[in-house]
Amino acid sequence: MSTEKCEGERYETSTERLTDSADGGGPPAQRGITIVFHYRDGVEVAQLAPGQARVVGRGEPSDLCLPDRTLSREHARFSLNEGRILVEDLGSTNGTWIAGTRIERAEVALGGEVMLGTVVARIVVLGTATLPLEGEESFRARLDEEIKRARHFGRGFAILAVRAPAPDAARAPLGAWVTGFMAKLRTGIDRASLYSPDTALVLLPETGAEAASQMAHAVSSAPSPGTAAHIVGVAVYPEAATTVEKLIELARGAAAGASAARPVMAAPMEAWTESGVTRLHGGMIAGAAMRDLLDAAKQVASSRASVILRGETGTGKELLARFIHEHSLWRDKPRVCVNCAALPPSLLESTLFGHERGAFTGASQQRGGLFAAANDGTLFLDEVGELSLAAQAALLRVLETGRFSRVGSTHEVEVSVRVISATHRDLDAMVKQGAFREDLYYRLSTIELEVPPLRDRRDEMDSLARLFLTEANAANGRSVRGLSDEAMAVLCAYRWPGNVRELRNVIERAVVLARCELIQPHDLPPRVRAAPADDGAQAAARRASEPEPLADESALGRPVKAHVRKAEAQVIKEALDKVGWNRTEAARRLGMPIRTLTRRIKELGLTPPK
Ligand SMILES: Nc1ncnc2c1ncn2[C@@H]1O[C@H](COP(=O)(O)OP(=O)(O)OP(=O)(O)O)[C@@H](O)[C@H]1O
Repeated sequence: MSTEKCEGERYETSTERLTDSADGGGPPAQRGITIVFHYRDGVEVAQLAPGQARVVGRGEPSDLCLPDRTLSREHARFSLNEGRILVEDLGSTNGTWIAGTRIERAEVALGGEVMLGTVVARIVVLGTATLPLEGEESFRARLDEEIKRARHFGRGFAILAVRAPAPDAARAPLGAWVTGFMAKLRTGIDRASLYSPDTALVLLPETGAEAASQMAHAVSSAPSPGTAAHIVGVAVYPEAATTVEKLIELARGAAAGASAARPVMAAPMEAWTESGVTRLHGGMIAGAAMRDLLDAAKQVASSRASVILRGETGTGKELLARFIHEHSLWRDKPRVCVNCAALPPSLLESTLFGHERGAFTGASQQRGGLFAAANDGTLFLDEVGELSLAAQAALLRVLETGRFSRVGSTHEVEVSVRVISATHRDLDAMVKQGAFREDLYYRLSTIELEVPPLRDRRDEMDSLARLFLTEANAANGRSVRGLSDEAMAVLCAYRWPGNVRELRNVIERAVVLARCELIQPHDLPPRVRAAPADDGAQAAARRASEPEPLADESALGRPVKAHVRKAEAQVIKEALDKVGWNRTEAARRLGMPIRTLTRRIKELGLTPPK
């Protein structure tokens, strides 16, 4: 290490000085420098323009505040004057150090390192004025904004995790590898930030999976012949994930799986998670409550035991029945569904068990029936509570013996069918009233699964609304881009007696009615906008749902903001209450970084129940 002292103290570390030709700019005196701070929990970047001074410390009034306990409130001042980079200690407790020596005031060269407590500050020249490397916090804030934008407009974006080409590259001057790939990004559009000394994150707005892959290959390609390629992991919103944390984790995970031979890897895209909400194959959305249910469903899927699904109408019982079948060992066998309420009692028996030719008027040919059709597979009996007592007796018989006879025949047919039934009726009460056979009830309900109503699954609301919006656009030849915050808040405040089915219908109607690119509250049906008197959030939602005169912008914003705030408080509080105010778990369920959750709890004035 060459350490040179001059005029007070001047230090230069062993890292190479960046030549002007290496990054294409003028000397630092003319274009400024970048200081990259590595502290225990992250990386922060500060730009220093010629003639400028910046104070770094743990808190205000420092210009750059880093949450590191080894820093003093105002720890050190960096300045760039006449091409010289100066650092001054501001009487800090843990000192400012260069090359192992505590300094009060010293000049640092490009590529030099300064220690503030345990925080390492590296002096580099990075990028250009139009594409600077961003600090971690501002980069994450941009990602948050990008997610909101992507939700509104139904368009995706991608995150790249770019790793330094060689293990020791991170120790080389940062600019050497970062500027190499940053030159390939779109100026003024893409954003980059250092995640760790050897990994940078890049945000590619408005970029789908294919374009992201092309960009990743461009970023990965070796900056010059004979040099190693960058390793790049790609995570695409919303296909791979829909939260900042998850996207970063997936992009980094993909980069970890890449190698020099295969330098670009993409995170899998078959499922995405948002606020802990998963979108499964077949378009099923599952938030925290549904996931617990699906875990239970998976466990019982491959037993032949009868399953009864209970829950209000439209909660997704039929979808759950399909899920169970698809997770069973006989997923390749038939899955047959019948809605018992939709069949006239006179036809029910022949529909289930088939009939012989001529068994009754109109029976012009033999039919096998649904039990036979579902042989070796699954029969889903929806609305089983609607079966007549005669049909209940016939059903009980086949469940007990595994045999049945077609109507008009004495010949018995043997079947192996897994029965899943569903009802929104209170079967216990029906048994007590004699309207449902107790023995059949026990046969059907070896395993009982309860599907929660939509009002208890508010974490799914956003994903469900977007799913139905996409489907409604496709079905109606429309291109509505999303829901306004106000419309979303109205949806969140409604009780949804018709559950997911009602939400699907409401969104379809709104897509057809929408006059703007975003669905507005007035595109929603009056019953959804109407609020019961005791529900403050709904009252606010209703106010927000009225189109506002555009006279006074501040007046327009107020009720909307108040409402959104209230609805947000309600959602956060519900999540916290559900997990006994365990913030980590609540943050996971809400899909929020814990820091954001903690901040919002404070800002919204939420307190745990006494
Ligand atoms: N978790 C979900 N993700 C996506 N779509 C869902 C979900 N749950 C329900 N749906 C949709 O909501 C509608 C109603 O679902 P489903 O028919 O499964 O409800 P159900 O409880 O069986 O209703 P019913 O009791 O009235 O028969 C369907 O269009 C279904 O695709």
